[in-house]
Amino acid sequence: MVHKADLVIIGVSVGVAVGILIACLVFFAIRWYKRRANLRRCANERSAATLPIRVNGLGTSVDFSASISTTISIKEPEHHSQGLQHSWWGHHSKDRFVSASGIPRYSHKDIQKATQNFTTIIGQGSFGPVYKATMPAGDVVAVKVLASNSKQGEKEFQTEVSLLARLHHRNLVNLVGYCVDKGQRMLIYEFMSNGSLANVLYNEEERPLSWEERLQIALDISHGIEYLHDGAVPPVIHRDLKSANILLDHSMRAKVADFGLSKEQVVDGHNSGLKGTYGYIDPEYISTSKFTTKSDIYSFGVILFEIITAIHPHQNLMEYINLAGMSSDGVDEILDKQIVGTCNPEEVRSLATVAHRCLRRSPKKRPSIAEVSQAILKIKQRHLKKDTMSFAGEDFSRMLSHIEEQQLELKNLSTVDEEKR
Ligand SMILES: Nc1ncnc2c1ncn2[C@@H]1O[C@H](COP(=O)(O)OP(=O)(O)OP(=O)(O)O)[C@@H](O)[C@H]1O
Repeated sequence: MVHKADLVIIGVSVGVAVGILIACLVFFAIRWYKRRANLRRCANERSAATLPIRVNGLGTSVDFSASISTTISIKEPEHHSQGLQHSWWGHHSKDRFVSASGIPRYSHKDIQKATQNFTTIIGQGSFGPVYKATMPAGDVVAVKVLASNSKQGEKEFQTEVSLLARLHHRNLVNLVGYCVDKGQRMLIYEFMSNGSLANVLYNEEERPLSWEERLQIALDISHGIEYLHDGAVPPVIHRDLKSANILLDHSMRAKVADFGLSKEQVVDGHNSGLKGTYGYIDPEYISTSKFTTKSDIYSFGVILFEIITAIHPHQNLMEYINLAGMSSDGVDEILDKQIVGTCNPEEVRSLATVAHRCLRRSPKKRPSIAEVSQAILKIKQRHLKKDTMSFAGEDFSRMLSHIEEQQLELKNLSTVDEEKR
């Protein structure tokens, strides 16, 4: 005979066991569901990274703004600015995660906080305002808020972010994060404390750049473009090289900005179908609509002349260049007044020769960016050699006068000695 109490114990035990079983089932079901959701998200991101991206007519270079679709492979970055990314990532936020490209994504709230509610504006470009932002770890960055009227979808935007994030070079303004939230898209870049080359050249309140700084800036830009044309796989054509897109860091070293973001030129309120900025656009591109790496070389030629003359392309720079091109030392006439007498005219003429080659009408006759880099490097090396030679000369003359002084002192001593005897 089974006791009533035993029945109760058995009933309770079975009830507890069934309860535990159900709890376990629910727990594993939730875990399975979460893992599946995670896998699906990763798969989505991975497929976004290989989504059709647009390449130009050559079929080799990345052009973030043309319209033919294809899938291409991207080489891993040479060196990530990981320090920055890690410190940001270290500050855990449930809104933020590292996307497939390895670049942190931020929430609107994160950026709102970092920009003190979007009050720290530092510039305004055609894409929208740019803000200075201090991230939780103390990293200072620049946040470019893109106009919200774009028809580009979120996935497409993330694909472009993945592509931009894979381009890393010390002469490029590197992308260090992004935000796509609340209908807004933002790109987060390393902060360049000395602003744009255009501002330094044309703002009278700025200290004029020395010749040495100008040579270094020219070489830095050249190396940045060289990475885009020859180092990146597939090659990247900038399409909007101009002094406003060259940014300077705390020690006046230059980096190329805005690669992959070129926009259409608006002429008389209408889209012209041309990408780039008036004054820098390759005339051959205007007539053929074919944009190649040599079109970037043309724009770089204009920038080189800006560095030499501090004349903006919108202030008849081309006319001055043509006048200067009439004689071998013509550039002396258009050299920036602020550096006249402080630089070697031979070096200025050599840089002007390089710039002239970049501006040749026929793209084929323009040098490649590797050739330009080599030529500028040679001028810089010559400059440094001359500096050391003149320093050596200075040292030598100082030594001579020292010897003369010593001889005079000895002579005086000997005459005193003779007088004593
Ligand atoms: N990474 C950065 N660090 C510091 N300042 C920046 C940075 N990026 C942009 N800026 C500032 O914001 C300004 C606007 O930049 P943006 O790239 O949006 O426009 P732009 O290149 O001047 O013009 P456009 O958009 O017509 O090409 C720059 O001139 C510069 O002063």
